[in-house]
Amino acid sequence: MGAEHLLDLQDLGKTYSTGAVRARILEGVEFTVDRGEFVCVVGPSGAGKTTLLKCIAGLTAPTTGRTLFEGEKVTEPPAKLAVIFQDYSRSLLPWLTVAKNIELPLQKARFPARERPGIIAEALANVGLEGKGGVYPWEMSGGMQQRAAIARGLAYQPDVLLMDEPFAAVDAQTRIDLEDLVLGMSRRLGMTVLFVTHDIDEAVYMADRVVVLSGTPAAVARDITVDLPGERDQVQTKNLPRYGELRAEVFGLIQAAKRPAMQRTETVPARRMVP
Ligand SMILES: Nc1ncnc2c1ncn2[C@@H]1O[C@H](COP(=O)(O)OP(=O)(O)OP(=O)(O)O)[C@@H](O)[C@H]1O
Repeated sequence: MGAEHLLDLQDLGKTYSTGAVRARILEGVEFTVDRGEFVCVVGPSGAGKTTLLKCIAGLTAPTTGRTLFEGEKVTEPPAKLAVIFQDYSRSLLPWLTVAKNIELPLQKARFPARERPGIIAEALANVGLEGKGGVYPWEMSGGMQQRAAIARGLAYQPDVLLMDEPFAAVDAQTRIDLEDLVLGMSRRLGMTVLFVTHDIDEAVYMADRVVVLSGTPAAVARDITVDLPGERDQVQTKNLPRYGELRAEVFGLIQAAKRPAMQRTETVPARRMVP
């Protein structure tokens, strides 16, 4: 029997300890993501969004709770999960062509060599980079590099794509193009996407659901269903009264979260010396 949810976060908490200082970043985070859903996580800067994504991806261990991916507890990065980070300039290897960059994870996942050129060509076509396999990352614009990074994530056909502020480093026009590219791709391929952003407009525009993180330490303040028409359009969707209402709701939650809250760090007292 398949798992009820593709991702299931249960009572997830994370505390970083640096010397005697303990910083509680996340506490009791709970939500689910179902197959085919596009879920955005928003929260104030520094709330712990990247930390949450790293816990889900198995890149860092949570202090409490767990993430289930297809019903299995995540203890290391699952093979069928891809992560796209914000910093594309550090995620692509500059000494390899785009095609070779895309091929690396395919080799690791043992895709047969004869199938790889077709998979690479299809991934490049999906992000509008047809025929660019022979180009080096440093010969491309920032937006093209991020599209190449997305193609690499897509190529090995993950069950879920985790994206951490993937468009934060590109200019505003490229950002709009990439939003529509990822949205179109996710609909066409029936992909499941968990997308972390601090941009409220981006979250409401792209998501089926917006999970708002707030509090100190952060937990889920609200899990909002985005009841906008499935087909999104940068002008029409953003002109809908419902879009404005949803945007205002998320904005209000994030503003409330920014108000001074409980201190999240504590100093652990040094053990009394026993004479
Ligand atoms: N490895 C670490 N060790 C100690 N503290 C850390 C570590 N990683 C992150 N932090 C702290 O945890 C807090 C949350 O960081 P995180 O990057 O998860 O937040 P964020 O919401 O993604 O931030 P932003 O919106 O600025 O990208 C920050 O105060 C950060 O300094």
